[in-house]
Amino acid sequence: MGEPDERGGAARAPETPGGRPPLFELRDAQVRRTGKTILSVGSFSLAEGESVALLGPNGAGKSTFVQLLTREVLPLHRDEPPVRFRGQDRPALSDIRACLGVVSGTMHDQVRVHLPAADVVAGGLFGTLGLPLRREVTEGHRRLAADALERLGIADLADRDVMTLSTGQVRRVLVARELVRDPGVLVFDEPCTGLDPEGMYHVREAMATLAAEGRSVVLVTHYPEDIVPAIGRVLLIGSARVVADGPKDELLRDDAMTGLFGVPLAVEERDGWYSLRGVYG
Ligand SMILES: Nc1ncnc2c1ncn2[C@@H]1O[C@H](COP(=O)(O)OP(=O)(O)OP(=O)(O)O)[C@@H](O)[C@H]1O
Repeated sequence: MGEPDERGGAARAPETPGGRPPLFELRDAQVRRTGKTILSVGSFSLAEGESVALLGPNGAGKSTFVQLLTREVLPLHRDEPPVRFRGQDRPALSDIRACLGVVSGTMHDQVRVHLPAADVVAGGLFGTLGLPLRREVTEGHRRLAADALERLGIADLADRDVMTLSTGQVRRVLVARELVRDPGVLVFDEPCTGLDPEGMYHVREAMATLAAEGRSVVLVTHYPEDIVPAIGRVLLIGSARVVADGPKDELLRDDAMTGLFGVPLAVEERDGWYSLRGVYG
């Protein structure tokens, strides 16, 4: 696990803290589609408990990067395996999925059934949207779901039909649905897309809490505003490659953001939170 730095962020951890291999490791990983390289990563390693944000413009390769880690996308073959999970080059997919929770806007689109929020959360224990028909749902399962809702500050929504909730509330229910399995790693893929300031506030608050607890949070975003204080490391992804990898106070700067997004931008920081604005005229 990464040692917290003085700002509360997770500093880049040594390669093998306590002799353990990194959680994820990429070496000379390339992904090609329709004859074109859509992502090329020279070297990347994420320690257990370390958090990172992948920041870059549309189409840069951020989701492809995450899908390499989760093995939804495979790199070009090399004699030396380009992707390792906890030191293994051929991990069982079930092992990766067991330690991983993913929250994305795409999942949000699947919430089209009338179910109580608590059932949606408990479904996370079984990999189903609601409670499974052929499995016994115990009091223990229900308690885990109630705890997850409580931790996200939405215990009062437990009995509400998810179809009647606001976008921001559903997003938090989906975070609870991943949290219910107590995964060591949480992937947030553009978690604030489509949310109003209240929804963003709560989703960012949830990310901040989870990262500060020592879980690995892997965040994919277009906006520095999403990079909560507990995420200390940033990868800038542009044009199918990692442009920079380092502490966020070194990378979230006017020149780096202007170069990454290709328009004049200025960064402001306050109490460990960052914001980006356009520079006009
Ligand atoms: N199956 C595919 N075939 C062809 N091109 C693809 C395929 N999948 C992804 N791409 C291209 O690869 C590039 C990287 O895609 P990716 O989704 O990783 O970008 P991203 O940084 O996550 O973008 P966004 O911020 O818009 O979600 C894009 O140009 C995309 O069009």
